[in-house]
Amino acid sequence: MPSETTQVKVVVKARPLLEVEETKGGKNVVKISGDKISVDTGGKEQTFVYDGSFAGDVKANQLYKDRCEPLLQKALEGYNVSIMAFGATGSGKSHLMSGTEDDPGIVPCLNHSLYKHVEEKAGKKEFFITVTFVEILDEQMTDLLNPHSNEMRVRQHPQLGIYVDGLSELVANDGETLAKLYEQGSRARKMGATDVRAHRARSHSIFTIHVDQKESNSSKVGLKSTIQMVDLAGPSDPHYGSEGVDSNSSLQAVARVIAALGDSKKKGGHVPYRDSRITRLLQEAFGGNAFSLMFACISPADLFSQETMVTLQYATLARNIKNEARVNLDETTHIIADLREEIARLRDKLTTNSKKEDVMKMEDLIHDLQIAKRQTWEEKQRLSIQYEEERKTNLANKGILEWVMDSMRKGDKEMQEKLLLLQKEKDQLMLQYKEKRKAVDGMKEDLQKKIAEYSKMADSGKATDASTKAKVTAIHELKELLKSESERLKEIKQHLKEVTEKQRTEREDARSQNMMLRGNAELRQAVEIEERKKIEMENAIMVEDEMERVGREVDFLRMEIQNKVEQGKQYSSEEGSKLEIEVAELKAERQVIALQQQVLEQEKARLQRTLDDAYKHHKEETEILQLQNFQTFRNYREVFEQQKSALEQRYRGLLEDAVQDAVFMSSRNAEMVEENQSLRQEIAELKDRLTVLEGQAAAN
Ligand SMILES: Nc1ncnc2c1ncn2[C@@H]1O[C@H](COP(=O)(O)OP(=O)(O)OP(=O)(O)O)[C@@H](O)[C@H]1O
Repeated sequence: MPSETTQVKVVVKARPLLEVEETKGGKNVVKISGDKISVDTGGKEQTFVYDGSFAGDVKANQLYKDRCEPLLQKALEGYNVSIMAFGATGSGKSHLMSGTEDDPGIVPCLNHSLYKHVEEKAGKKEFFITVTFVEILDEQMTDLLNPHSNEMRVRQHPQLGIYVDGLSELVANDGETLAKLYEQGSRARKMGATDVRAHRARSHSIFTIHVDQKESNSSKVGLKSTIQMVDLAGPSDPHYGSEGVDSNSSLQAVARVIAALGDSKKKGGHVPYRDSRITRLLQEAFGGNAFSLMFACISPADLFSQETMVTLQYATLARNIKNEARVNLDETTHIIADLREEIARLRDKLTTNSKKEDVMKMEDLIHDLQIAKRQTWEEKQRLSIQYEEERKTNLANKGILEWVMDSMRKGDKEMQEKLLLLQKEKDQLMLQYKEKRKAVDGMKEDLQKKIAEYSKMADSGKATDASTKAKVTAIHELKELLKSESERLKEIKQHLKEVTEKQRTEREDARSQNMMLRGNAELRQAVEIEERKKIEMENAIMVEDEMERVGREVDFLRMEIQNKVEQGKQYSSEEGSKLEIEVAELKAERQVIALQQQVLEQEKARLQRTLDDAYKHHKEETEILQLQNFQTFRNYREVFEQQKSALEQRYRGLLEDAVQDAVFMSSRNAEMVEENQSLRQEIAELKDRLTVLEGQAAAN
């Protein structure tokens, strides 16, 4: 089996300085140049070198292409792969792994490439892809795809390596399913958290993609590999609360493993994988059978420099870790045969000499056999359907079903689409409006220029009849054009107003039917804030435009009057007052617009307050509901546990009776065997006697 010695690769990713950090006066203390990264810790600069260092502006897509795509290739060759995001809370791990719609993270990018490969190989190779998603928080494991309360154990299997026994493995036949499962699991992780602060600081998660493959129409042994996508909580932020760097025990366990493998002074000694569940599950990633890449995520802000330094120190050690990755063959059938053989051997041994260790070993072997038997594609498929059914109940029991599953129903989606189309139309109209506005403004300026030229020419006294006529005609034509274009501008504006109004009523309709993004208050608030910002921006542009337009009109009018006066025009008092009224009207219009703007601002502030209140209220209500759900669930569980223990007790009694019966039967059996034997003996003796008697009779 091919194998490769490889080193854990470490890439540092600094997120951008956030707006909120900047407004609080946070400073960027991180400098990146090439693979080097320097951190200014209060005037003292420390420099580190990694396999790559990236600043905040790098897209996850690019990081994926450069650093992760080669690892996916390795996974497709049958090697295990581990991609880890390690860092303090708020350092950008989720952003890197999950990304956003505009900047998809490592997981969506890998998902896309994986299924592209599967499609390309269609007909030549067959793939069977499944996923698991586990969270580890304070040594407690949660099955994020199917949050049941059955016991889960970390075990080691001859074929599976280290795995979580009891974790639901769901089939992902296409990229869409995989993306949905990842997203839903991530939501379950976030929504299921009871202590948000502890959760953010100490929760680790592992999303594993199991890739099984074989050549089509071939009896050749297939390949089996895993791709671990890990969110590894690093040093926590003391600003968030009491969870200081030292109290994160699983982080200490990770640190000890990294140190035991990566620190030259400690190398070669015992590696304490068993100190924590997370280190046990990362045993292959750190020093085992896998190609590993660690993204050390850091914040560039001075406020976080302590966490940054600790993260970088771990990252330095991790870079020294050596792994031995090998191609994993899918030897399910061989393993099942081997296990059966071993079980048979042990059974023989047990019949002659039953030692306690052998009995325990037998139990383990039988369990391994059961697990191995579950590795066939058909069995995995069957179990996956079972888990799919269970998960809805389990999510509902946790009170997070709606939060996790697609909360938007068909009707909601249609409504969303309608709103989206209206928004598109509005965007387009806005663009047209802006272009037309620019054109009209340009024409106005042109006209002013032409009028100025004309008056200059008239002043100079050099004007001929022909030139005067040409200028007057040009001015007239431009005025006509300006008129028609201004009309068009008015029409667009009117249309824009109509669409905005329609959008508003549609939105209100949706809201009154409580259709939009039902169930997910956080998401709804985010969307609403986004929408509000957009509307505000559009309103601001319109108001500014109007102000400018009125201003320009006043200037234009003033200039025309001036020109005419310069040309010796005498305004009659009637004309004068008409003009004055016109100017006054325009000024008043300007004032009205300014007032409108003020009112809008006040309305905005009021709405903001109402919205915040509504959000708070909704959040509280949801939390109460969630707690109630948990309570109901807990009550059910208690009843269930009671019934279970009563059943167990009854079962134990029955078992004891059965054992006693068996003992009695077996002793009775022995007695009967004995009786039987003595009877046989008696019969034999009788027969002998009969023979003797018969002999005697014959002799007589
Ligand atoms: N590359 C980036 N560009 C823009 N914003 C980013 C980037 N990386 C992270 N952020 C922002 O930084 C904040 C923290 O990021 P994120 O939530 O990903 O951190 P985290 O390490 O997953 O935190 P936690 O462990 O607490 O969940 C978020 O507001 C996120 O939007």
